[in-house]
Amino acid sequence: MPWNESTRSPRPIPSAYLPPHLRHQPTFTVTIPTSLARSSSRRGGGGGGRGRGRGFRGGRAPNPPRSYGRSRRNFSDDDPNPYNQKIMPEPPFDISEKFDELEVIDDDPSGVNNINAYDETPVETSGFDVPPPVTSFSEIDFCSGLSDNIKRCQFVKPTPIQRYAIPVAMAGRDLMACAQTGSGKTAAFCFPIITRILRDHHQLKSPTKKIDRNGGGGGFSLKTIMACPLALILAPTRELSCQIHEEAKKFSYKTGVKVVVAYGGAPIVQQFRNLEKGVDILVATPGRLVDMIERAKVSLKNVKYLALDEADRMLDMGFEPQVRKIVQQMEMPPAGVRQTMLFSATFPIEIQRLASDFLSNYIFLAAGKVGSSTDLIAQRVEYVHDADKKNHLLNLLRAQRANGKHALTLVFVETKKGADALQSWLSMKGFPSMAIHGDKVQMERERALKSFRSGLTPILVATDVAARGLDIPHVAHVINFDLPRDIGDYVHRIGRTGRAGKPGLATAFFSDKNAPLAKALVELMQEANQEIPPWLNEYTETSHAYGSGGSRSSRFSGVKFGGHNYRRGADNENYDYSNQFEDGTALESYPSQSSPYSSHDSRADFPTSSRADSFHEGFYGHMLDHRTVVASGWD
Ligand SMILES: Nc1ncnc2c1ncn2[C@@H]1O[C@H](COP(=O)(O)OP(=O)(O)OP(=O)(O)O)[C@@H](O)[C@H]1O
Repeated sequence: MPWNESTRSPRPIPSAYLPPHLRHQPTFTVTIPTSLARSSSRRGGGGGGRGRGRGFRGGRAPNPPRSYGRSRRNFSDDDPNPYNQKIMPEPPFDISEKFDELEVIDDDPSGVNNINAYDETPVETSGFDVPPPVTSFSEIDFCSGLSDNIKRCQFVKPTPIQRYAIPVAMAGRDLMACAQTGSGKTAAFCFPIITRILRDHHQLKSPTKKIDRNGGGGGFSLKTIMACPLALILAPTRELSCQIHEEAKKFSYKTGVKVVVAYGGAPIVQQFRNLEKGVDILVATPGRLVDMIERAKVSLKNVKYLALDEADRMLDMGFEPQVRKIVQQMEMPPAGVRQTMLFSATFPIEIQRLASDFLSNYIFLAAGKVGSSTDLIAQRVEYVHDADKKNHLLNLLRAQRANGKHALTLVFVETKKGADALQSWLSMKGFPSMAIHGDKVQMERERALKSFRSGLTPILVATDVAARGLDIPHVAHVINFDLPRDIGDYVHRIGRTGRAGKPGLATAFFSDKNAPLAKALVELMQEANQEIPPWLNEYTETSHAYGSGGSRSSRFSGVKFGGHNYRRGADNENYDYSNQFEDGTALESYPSQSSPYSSHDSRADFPTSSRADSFHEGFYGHMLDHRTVVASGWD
């Protein structure tokens, strides 16, 4: 069962749940709010997409169940109203997150996304005959079912990437799209796919055309019981696949479009059963998909729409062979016949070049600067010796709790073992936490995310498995306990906060071993109008331009993220690509890990200039004060 599928069930939550590891610790008390009713009503009972307050306002008054699930009825795959029949107003999507058990710091009392925050984002386009952008959803010829669902989600207007990408995708063009974390890329590829499938369905229903039940119209082949989806969405992690699946189901609610998910770590037989009920859109992780294809349970021969979310990760070393196999060697129609859409917040130049293998006459879009982070996230970098990190973290968490509330805090560490160790230590110290990483069984991963999402366990210690794509409402603070080696990973990690136009806070613990990242970090922070601690600037002198210390995950980890379209300037396929950075330095030449800097003081080096700051100055004022003392463990 996918982790967020369980959120559908109306199982009651114990009113004073304590994680098992905390049950015998008298020092830790969970704050049971007296404001339970206030908390629920404040969210309007129809929280909408993953708790961001996008209930279906208007229509019948909702009466949400006391669960943090969405109603199974709302998301039935066996919808009785196929192919875009007239839809009567329905109750809201009941997918509000519940924070009834804890008082959490809520950055969003209104519950409404602040998409206007992206209004000033510049969008760069390249390619031939780029379809013009729209300014509203009503300008786009969606089917009425999808339009109703967009309203239900309370998406009042499109984000910049949606304004540009949706018309391109609706015109059937291939697309490489880059936009900041949390700015609505999922809808940008889901809306066109759903619309175009509905149009396909209409054509197939027409009396002049005969449905080829062996795969001519999506669904599955009767002869072979082989699922033949019309659209394939690939994502790098199980959790992200589940999330996209939930989103796509929400968008295709009552349209008749069937969305199925396939991912590893969960029983394959159940997933086969889901596929046998019919599938138009298959959301999958590459490994499980290859397995299913090799067992002849899925055929890609009918795929007309292919989307790669986190496309740079999918084409990175870890996934590229599998993705190449899926796209080029498993019967999928070739580029030019199918439509291909690649989306990510980061697109290193070399990955852009590689990606063009999968595309035909594509349009490139960049909302904001490629690989940049949003200035909605206030970024702090603090120098902390490795030996002091745990205490430093504890102090930050204590400071956050100073007003009696918990902030949802995501703590990134480098290793799985490190995640477990830090989580146990935090629990021992009385901080309700769970860990998520690749060595956990899927049920544990799901439980950890669910518990974090709900606010029951407001601290999640994670490896990069949680770095990309996850849209968890109300994450107030991302702490890079261990900085990643790759600046792209940093962008994705901090992007778990400051989403959908809301402000967020990210704190990084920097030590000498992170020196290779300094230059890229400084550039990124400058682009996002963050104030750079002077001591960090000094590290850049020995830090590689745009680089990182080399990454386990990225063969192109040193390639500049802050660039643009690799076709820029040439705007054609004949560009002479040398194996170089834009500044002319060769790939893979990283600086020494050692650093001459050993006696800096981070005190008082805190940014004040980003637009997220006014929020955080008030919200985390206690933390700002705190930061003036916590990083003082210097020689
Ligand atoms: N037009 C819109 N109006 C209001 N909210 C929106 C709109 N589009 C998307 N959202 C919401 O914004 C949030 C972030 O969207 P999404 O997860 O698609 O971002 P993303 O760009 O894919 O992020 P990431 O790069 O981290 O994967 C979601 O909660 C989504 O429901």
